[in-house]
Amino acid sequence: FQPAASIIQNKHILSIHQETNHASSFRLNGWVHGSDGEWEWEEDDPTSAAATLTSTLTPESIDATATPSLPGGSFRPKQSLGQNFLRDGNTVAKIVKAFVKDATETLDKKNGVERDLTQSDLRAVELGPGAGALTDSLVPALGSNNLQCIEIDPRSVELLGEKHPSLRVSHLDVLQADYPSIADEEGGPLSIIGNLPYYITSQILFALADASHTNAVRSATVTMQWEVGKRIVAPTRCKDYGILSVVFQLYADCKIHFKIPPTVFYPQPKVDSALIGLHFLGPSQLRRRLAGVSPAHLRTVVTATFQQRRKTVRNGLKQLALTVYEGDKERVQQFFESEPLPLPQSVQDAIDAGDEFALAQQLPSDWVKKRPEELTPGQFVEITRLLYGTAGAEESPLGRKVWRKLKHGT
Ligand SMILES: C[S@@+](CC[C@H](N)C(=O)[O-])C[C@H]1O[C@@H](n2cnc3c(N)ncnc32)[C@H](O)[C@@H]1O
Repeated sequence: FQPAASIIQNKHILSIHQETNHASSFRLNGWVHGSDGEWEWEEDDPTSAAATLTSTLTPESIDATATPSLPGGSFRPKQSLGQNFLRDGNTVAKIVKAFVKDATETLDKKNGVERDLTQSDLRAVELGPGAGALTDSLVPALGSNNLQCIEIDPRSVELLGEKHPSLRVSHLDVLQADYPSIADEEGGPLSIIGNLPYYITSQILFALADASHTNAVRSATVTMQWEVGKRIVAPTRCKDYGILSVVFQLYADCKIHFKIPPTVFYPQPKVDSALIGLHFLGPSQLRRRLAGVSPAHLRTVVTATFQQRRKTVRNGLKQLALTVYEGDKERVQQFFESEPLPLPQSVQDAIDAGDEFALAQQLPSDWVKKRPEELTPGQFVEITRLLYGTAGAEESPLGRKVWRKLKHGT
């Protein structure tokens, strides 16, 4: 472990950074080489990027400032905007630490094992900052240059402008956010943080999945209703398994960081919440998992089957297959009698390397008799490949608006 003096020195670097807003450099060596040859994240290594960036963020240190001070009378929470403000310093600290960890872990996995990491590598975007419960801790930890916020409530935009004059706060509906453009402007993939407005959680998440098609988003550390969080990580054959599970287990490494009780919010929601961490795979690894299938076709298949989740795949897909084969019942019959396709070489290679996703990709021969919750995300890819083929999809763009509802945005 790092001697106390150098930890203090790192804090010193952080404080210099806050004053000058110049990117400072940190060794990212929170990863350790295990005896089995695998690289692992060393949780408590105080020299790690996550530890360094959050070293000033103890629950005690932010407790006094984390509670949103809503200016009396003029900032009444609006239920219509999903405004449940965080009012507990301990929860704020845990969320911010989980965010920095998600963002830096993804960086490290993608870019090699040990390298210099600067705060500007994070390119943080906070969705729905509200009165600034998270923002007030993010600004000193990251530097206001490395954070921007998107908020629909003009009262919040004004309040944050007063509290953090150099922070960029866009007055915008988050469903209109153009992540690829923001990533272009910032010079690389974004790391998302937010205590989300729950009424549009899945639309926000689907928009992030779309943004990962162009590598515009690398991680998301976001709160949501506990029930929604459970659906994202649900395994097959579980009642929570559904479209959210298929999409996010295909697109990202997903985890529940922790459960959040209603008592830490003002006003208190009626349900528990979860902090979810998503590490998006990015286009090249996603393409391998998709085995040449277009995300738009996959969406059609997944939606058709889960709309009738009690039915077998044959019954769930009958109508769609008739449409695809232009009413040719013989072709439809042939489709339902198809043997699973051999997996492409890239998936075979992943199987050989022990990749869990690929290991569960092969369709069983009785796939038509399965119910949707029995099929893994990879098996949905395989059914899509049987129905639509891959006709050039290997090279075509993955798409800008596939999973999100089309009515949002232009
Ligand atoms: C659950 S509150 C979180 C506020 C603050 N981050 C906190 O933790 O206390 C959700 C925030 O999202 C904002 N919001 C709601 N709908 C939005 C939308 N469509 N676009 C952008 N922000 C939105 C709300 O105004 C609110 O500030």
